[in-house]
Order: sequence, then C-alpha cells, then structure tokens
Amino acid sequence: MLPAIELTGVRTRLGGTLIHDGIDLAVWHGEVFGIAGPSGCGKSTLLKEMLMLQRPDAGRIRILGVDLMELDEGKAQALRRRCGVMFQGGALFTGLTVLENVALPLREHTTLSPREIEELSRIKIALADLPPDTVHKYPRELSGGLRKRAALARAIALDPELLFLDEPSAGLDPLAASALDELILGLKAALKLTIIVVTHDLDLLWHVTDRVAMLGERRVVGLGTMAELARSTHPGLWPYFHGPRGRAVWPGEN
Ligand SMILES: Nc1ncnc2c1ncn2[C@@H]1O[C@H](COP(=O)(O)OP(=O)(O)OP(=O)(O)O)[C@@H](O)[C@H]1O
Repeated sequence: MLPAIELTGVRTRLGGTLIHDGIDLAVWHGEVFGIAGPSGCGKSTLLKEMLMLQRPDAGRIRILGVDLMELDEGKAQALRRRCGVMFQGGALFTGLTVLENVALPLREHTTLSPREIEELSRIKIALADLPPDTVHKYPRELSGGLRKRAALARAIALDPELLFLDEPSAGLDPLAASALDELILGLKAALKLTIIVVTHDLDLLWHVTDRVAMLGERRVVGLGTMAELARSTHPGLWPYFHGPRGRAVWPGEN
C-alpha cells in the first residue's frame, strides 16, 4: 500500500538560508505521526509544504498518492478538501459562533441544505467533545481548551482523510493538554484518520504518536517510535530525551 504521505529529498531555502536539505519520510495510513525538533528547524515550513501553502525548492511530496509538484489549482483544491487542518491558535473566525465556524467549510465546499449542514456540524461538535451549550457561543467566550476543540471540530467538518495539527497543545494548561491528547486518540480511532502533528510537547509525543520524525541539521535525524528514538545515541536526539525536561516525561519514570 502507498504511504499516505511521502517526502523524498525535500530541499527548502528561505530568505537565503537552507532550511531543509534532503528530507525523506513516509507516513502510513492510520498512524499518528509526529514532527518534532528544535525551534527554527523547519517543522512548520514542512507542514506548509505538505498543505500546498508553500513549495519546496527541490524534492518530491506525495499526498494520498498525488504528486504535489505536478498539481494544477483544480487538483490542489480537490486534495485540500481531503485534508483537515488545525492551525496553532485555532484560527477560528471571531465574529462567528462555534456552530457557524464549523459549518463554514460545509457551506463553502458542499451543496448540502442549511438543515443538513447544521446537523452535520452538531455531530462534529459532539465528536470534538464540546458541551452542547457552546454551539452558539463566540470563540472569545470559550476557554483555550474549548477553543481548540472547536477548531478541531471545524478541521474534521469535511470528513478529511488526513488531519494536520500544528502545535495543538500550545497555550493549554497540563490538564487541558492531556484532555486534548485523549481527544486526538479518540478521533483517530473513531474516524480512522491519519494524523500529522507538529509539536514540541513531549507528553503528546509519548502518549499520542505512533512514530515521530525528529528534524535537525536540516534533515530527519531520527525516525521511529518515541521509545526507539529515546534509545538512539545520535547527538541530535540525545539532548531531547536526556535533558531534564525530556527525562521527566519518560513513561514509567514519574
Ligand atoms: N518567509 C520566511 N523568510 C525567511 N525565513 C523564514 C521564513 N519563514 C520562516 N523562516 C525561517 O525558517 C526557519 C524555519 O522556520 P519554521 O517556522 O518552519 O521552524 P519551526 O521548526 O516550525 O520553528 P518553531 O518550533 O519555533 O515554530 C526559521 O529559522 C525561520 O526564522
């Protein structure tokens, strides 16, 4: 079976600096795949490239079997519909209620009736574990954790095959962050999603991901389960797992 996502030899130059110099990785259908690494190593840039928001200078990216280098705008639109995205901060429309935010992709990309759209939106809101009384609230009336859930409900509105999460736990307290971890695992199981998550959050990486690509030195310096990466002696991985914060979240060591 073809991978859900395949990157081969991706090279990216930004503002005269080489950010990626030969990134190779494959994401399998149905897995939660983490992308981690130090600040500035190009994680978000890689995400944008997979989402067709930015083009690499060289290399090949295949999403759901489609080669992004050979896409016209029509095919890109069709492919984007198969990808849900939750950007850092949620990026909800502040002037729209939760229900209207979740309904928006359905209004833009389907020919469903308003009643069907509302019903489907309510299903996604329930799947994201938002209390029913939040549907008519505006994002500013919600806690950070509930705003993330609303953003997640919107990201799954069109039943995507791939779900991209950019720093989902950023800004959340530890309890809200671990509740979100559970929700991500629940969505993966319920919707058979392939999930790509860019994060610094070691708890999330240990508890939610199946495999992780650790970026560094403009390449993938480690690829495997967190347990496999933790055993690696690669100098680019050692500080990540054996620094004080890294050590504190090793399962079974708390
Ligand atoms: N449009 C741009 N022009 C020039 N440099 C850029 C541009 N966008 C990002 N960069 C630089 O490219 C590098 C990679 O940025 P990117 O945001 O992908 O890193 P990151 O790993 O996601 O970082 P963080 O973990 O801090 O979010 C950084 O050094 C950043 O300053």
